[in-house]
Amino acid sequence: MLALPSTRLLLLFGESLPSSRLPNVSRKVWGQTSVRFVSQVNPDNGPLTLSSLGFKSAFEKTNKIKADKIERLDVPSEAPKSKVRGVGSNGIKTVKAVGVKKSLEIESAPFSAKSFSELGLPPLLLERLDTAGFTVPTDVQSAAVPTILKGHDVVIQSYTGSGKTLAYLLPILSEVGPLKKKSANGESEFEKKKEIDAVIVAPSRELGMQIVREVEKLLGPTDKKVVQQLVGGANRSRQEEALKKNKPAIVVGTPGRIAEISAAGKLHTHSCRFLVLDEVDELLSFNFREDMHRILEHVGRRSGADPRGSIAARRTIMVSATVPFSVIRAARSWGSDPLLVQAKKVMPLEAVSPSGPVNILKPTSGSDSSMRTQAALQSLPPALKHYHCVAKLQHKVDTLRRCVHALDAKCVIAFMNHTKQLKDAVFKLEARGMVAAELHGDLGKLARSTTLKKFKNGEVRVLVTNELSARGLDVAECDLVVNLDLPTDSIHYAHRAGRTGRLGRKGTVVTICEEPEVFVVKKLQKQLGIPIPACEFTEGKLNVIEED
Ligand SMILES: Nc1ncnc2c1ncn2[C@@H]1O[C@H](COP(=O)(O)OP(=O)(O)OP(=O)(O)O)[C@@H](O)[C@H]1O
Repeated sequence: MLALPSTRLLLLFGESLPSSRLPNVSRKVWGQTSVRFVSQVNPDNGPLTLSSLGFKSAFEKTNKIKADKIERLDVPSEAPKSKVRGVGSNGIKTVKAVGVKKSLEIESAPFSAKSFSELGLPPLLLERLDTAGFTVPTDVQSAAVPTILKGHDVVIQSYTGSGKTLAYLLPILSEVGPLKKKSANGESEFEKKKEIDAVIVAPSRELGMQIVREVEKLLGPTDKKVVQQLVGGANRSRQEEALKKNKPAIVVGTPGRIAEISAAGKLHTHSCRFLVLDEVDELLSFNFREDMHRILEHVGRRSGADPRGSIAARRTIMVSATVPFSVIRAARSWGSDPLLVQAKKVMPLEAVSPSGPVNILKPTSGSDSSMRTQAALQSLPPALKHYHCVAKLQHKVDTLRRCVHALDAKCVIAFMNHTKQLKDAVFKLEARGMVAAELHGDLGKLARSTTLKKFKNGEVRVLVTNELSARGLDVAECDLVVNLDLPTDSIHYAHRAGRTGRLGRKGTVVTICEEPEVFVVKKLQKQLGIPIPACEFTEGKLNVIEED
């Protein structure tokens, strides 16, 4: 666990995060050069705006808060303990101190009853998992690994921080590269060839780099060149040279760079056996459309398509915590008998209908926007606690500071929507003695990675960032996520919130909003199926406000 100075706070702005980590800790970071709300422009789904999600001003009127019914949540040692009540994920339940966090306890670890050895993985890979500190698979890994090993195309949906990356990496490494299963004659015949065996696509370069690090961790130092990153922002000719020289079996990259190098004839993926689309709902958004089209057409041969000579069909693996029905539709058309894999359930995609039994995919009406809304259900770790706090615009940063103190949060990610305001927030926090840093697309590559390193090392307590960090960042120690600006919709809320409470750890999400925005929080609460009670921070404590 990182030792974080108690006075430091770090806010992240949708940028790139480095991935050095503890044994079981990875970090996802976004490294685009500007703030982008990708899903807002997906023509398949319609624009994702508050109105498209059905937010109505009438909602505003329905929620009256009774300020006189305040219940104290935080119990600093010097505070009187009477009247103090904790808030469980389903409402007020237990007596405990929310604000006195010394370490990140694991509350509902998503670990499966199975062991890695039961999943049909090769012995060498099992050894490497052990060396890397992965001892028990998570539920989604237990469900996904055997399914992919059987040759199915899959859509993997499981909540943020539940281990989806290894869920697809393990079957790939079982069949590709030096750790793969031995052949009938007992030899593990890995030989370098010109063709790529697996292509993993991620929507940001930091996420791509993080996946590379996860693969390298398992490959070990001698074989780490079996994987190569092809991400934007880095020198393209060097990447092409490395492809030629190292002949990697696995490439991981961003859509633009993969498509570019492929179009230049420098990436040979015709006989590729695995195509992974990580954060698939974002990859299928309008912004990536052309590049993704090229990738889907040129990477391997999709199952069900006309056979090209003796080339075996690729397995297409689509992954996200949020899977709208548009992804299910796409997956059906690209795969042959594709399956939906969730933590404890595997079912044919054909059985998933807009009015079907899968919660995450079940829309309340037939529109694509409502289907997207429904996709946010089941995307949140169950141990997370959610609150909202009303504050005037000019007091938001101060409220954030009081929130951090009240919860004694050590590793904080604060989300905002605009770079200028984000910078101002960092300035204000620093001026009040809280170590904060900004992370956003206007920063150079070096500045971004330095900031991230500092955040990981505990030199920065609050990372202020924007939407681009919402999906990628994996910091096990992150104990608090704060929305200083409202997310665009429930899907964005879910991904932001998912930066804390990773792998069953405790985490708190606080949305600081203005009074006229409370109806949006109420709507999010309904769409996500979670309580987001009102709270305030007084006398160094988080106080939950009971509603009428
Ligand atoms: N079996 C395991 N044992 C211990 N740690 C694990 C295991 N599987 C994954 N992890 C760790 O858990 C963390 C979260 O995993 P990962 O990033 O794959 O989650 P995710 O489901 O992809 O999250 P998100 O939806 O936010 O992208 C990572 O630090 C990863 O290294």
